[in-house]
Amino acid sequence: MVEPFLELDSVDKDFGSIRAIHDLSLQIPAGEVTAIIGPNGAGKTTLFNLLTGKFGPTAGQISFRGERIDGRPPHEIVEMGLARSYQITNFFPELTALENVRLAAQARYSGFAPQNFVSHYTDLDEPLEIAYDVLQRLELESIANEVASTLSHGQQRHLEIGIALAVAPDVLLMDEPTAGMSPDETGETKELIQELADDLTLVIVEHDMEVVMEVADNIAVINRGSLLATGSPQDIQSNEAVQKAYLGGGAR
Ligand SMILES: Nc1ncnc2c1ncn2[C@@H]1O[C@H](COP(=O)(O)OP(=O)(O)OP(=O)(O)O)[C@@H](O)[C@H]1O
Repeated sequence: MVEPFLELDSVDKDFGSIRAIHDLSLQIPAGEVTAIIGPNGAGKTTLFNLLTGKFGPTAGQISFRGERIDGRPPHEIVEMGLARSYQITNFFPELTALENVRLAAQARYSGFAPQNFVSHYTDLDEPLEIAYDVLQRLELESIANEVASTLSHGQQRHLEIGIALAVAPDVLLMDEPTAGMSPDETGETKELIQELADDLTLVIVEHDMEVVMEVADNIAVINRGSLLATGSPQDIQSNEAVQKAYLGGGAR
């Protein structure tokens, strides 16, 4: 039997009287690109927050390689191999690109708990080598020594991906990787996603349907907190319920 990889089983998430996620069961396969799409307010970000341990589910279970992850703190989930890059820029703006990635790489050695994250900052050479490798992979080596706040929006978003990659994850969760990007930056990001997909499992929340249709192997459509459909990009494009949800739901 194939072991389930990343799996949600009958998950609910309530915020007070709002049920943001309702009886959601979803299996995310290893080694593929899965896109989570849905109209505004459908629950996509909440789903990411559940997968990364920012929130615990109100009901149901979430497991990764057969082990429960719901109820674990975010740093333990990162340690297990699930990393996230953010929709909103999330780095130390006054540090250089290299220092930002090195800090994340260092957590591999010092542990992922927040209190360890910035300690022993210059102790090890390996994190520096990892950081250079990651920046090279992202084609950011030329701006390695530039302060993060001075980078272009596209470079900053790629730097965030680098910070997530530096912890050597098996699964990378990408929250709107092309948000706010120019057409050129979006094209570069699409290529980067395709390159990362060679050796990582990717889960992507993305509003740009052109990007989704090009990079995704599987798509899960969420509507009002529930799973509306899953399938290949072709299946989803021709799914009437999906079209209706988008027309009625005001998707961007
Ligand atoms: N921390 C929170 N507290 C209260 N309500 C929340 C919280 N986070 C999300 N919600 C509510 O849960 C529902 C789902 O929101 P969520 O942000 O997950 O949707 P989304 O699909 O990511 O939307 P978008 O595409 O606009 O980013 C919404 O009704 C939202 O208002």
